[in-house]
Amino acid sequence: MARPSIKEYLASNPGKVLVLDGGQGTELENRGIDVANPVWSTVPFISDSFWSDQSSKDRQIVKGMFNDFLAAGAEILMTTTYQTSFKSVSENTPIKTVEEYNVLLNHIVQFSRDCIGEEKFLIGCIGPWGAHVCAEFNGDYGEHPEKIDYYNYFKPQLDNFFQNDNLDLIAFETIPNIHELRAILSWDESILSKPFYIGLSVHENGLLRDGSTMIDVAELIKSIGDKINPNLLLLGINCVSFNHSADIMESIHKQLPNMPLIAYPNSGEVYDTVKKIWLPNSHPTFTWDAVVKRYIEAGARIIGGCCRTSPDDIKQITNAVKKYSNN
Ligand SMILES: C[S+](C)CC[C@H](N)C(=O)O
Ligand SMILES: N[C@@H](CCS)C(=O)O
Ligand SMILES: [Zn+2]
Repeated sequence: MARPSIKEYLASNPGKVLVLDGGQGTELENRGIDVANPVWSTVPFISDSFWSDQSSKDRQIVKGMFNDFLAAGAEILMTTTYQTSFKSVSENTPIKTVEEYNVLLNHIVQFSRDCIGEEKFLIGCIGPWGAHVCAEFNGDYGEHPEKIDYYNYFKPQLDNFFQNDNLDLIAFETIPNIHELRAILSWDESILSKPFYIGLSVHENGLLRDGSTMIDVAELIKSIGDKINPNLLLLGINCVSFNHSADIMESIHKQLPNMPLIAYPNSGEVYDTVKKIWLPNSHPTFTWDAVVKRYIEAGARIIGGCCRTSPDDIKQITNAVKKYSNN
């Protein structure tokens, strides 16, 4: 294999900060794909022509997105599988069986690998349970979030991703609820059998979207002690407001000073979950240069962008990472 294991790579290059790609779903939307759909950015992959017609427009758009993130300096990129859980796919597309679902995931992962080549790291992206009910920005998991069977929800995607050698790292992204976090952290190496990270969905006020504090999050992790799954490589934040992201990273670092972190905020715009559009919010107060410096000082090992960040943002992140890390 052209790539080292990401775990060994991060351990043996302690000064290295990897540049991640940007917001894929929103970038596809910018390029003309209508993702206002129950499976969101999975939508181009559902059509047969994406796979049968090499010149399909959507195929060129997805390829173009990967090319532009690579040209901007991304060294680790994601599969566009945020809302590709078996539940979302089987309830909203013609794909109904686990066999058909596995074919879809295998195709998407192989296509993504082909787009980025063998040298770059590839992350298998998994959105939170709340993605299928649009609860990733309010953390509202109903009356009994502790009773949700998170494992069964994730299992088909996990089973597929954990056996696919094209994937170097698995992402549990935009996790807004502490019960879901607790569930993921309870799964040992027999379930999460290769490197993974957890990206938390944190409000501008610094609380997990369900109202839990970063102290609660840290206490949860500390309570697991040395029983923590050794495949948990990083904890961090994604799709949080750009303006607040450095403060949030610093608060996590303060609570968990030895935890390697990951940060990829959104643009600061706010998602309207009904109309599935992004609404203006605060304008960026800082530059990427300023926030990347603070992320690195807070222990970030992977930095990129989430929704509404583009290849131009990644270019700025690349420049700042060069400036402030010992790459
Ligand atoms: C990260 S959000 C923009 C993903 C889309 C959302 N779960 C939806 O279904 O509209
Ligand atoms: N990895 C996903 C995150 C959505 S919050 C994307 O970039 O579209
Ligand atoms: Zn996002």
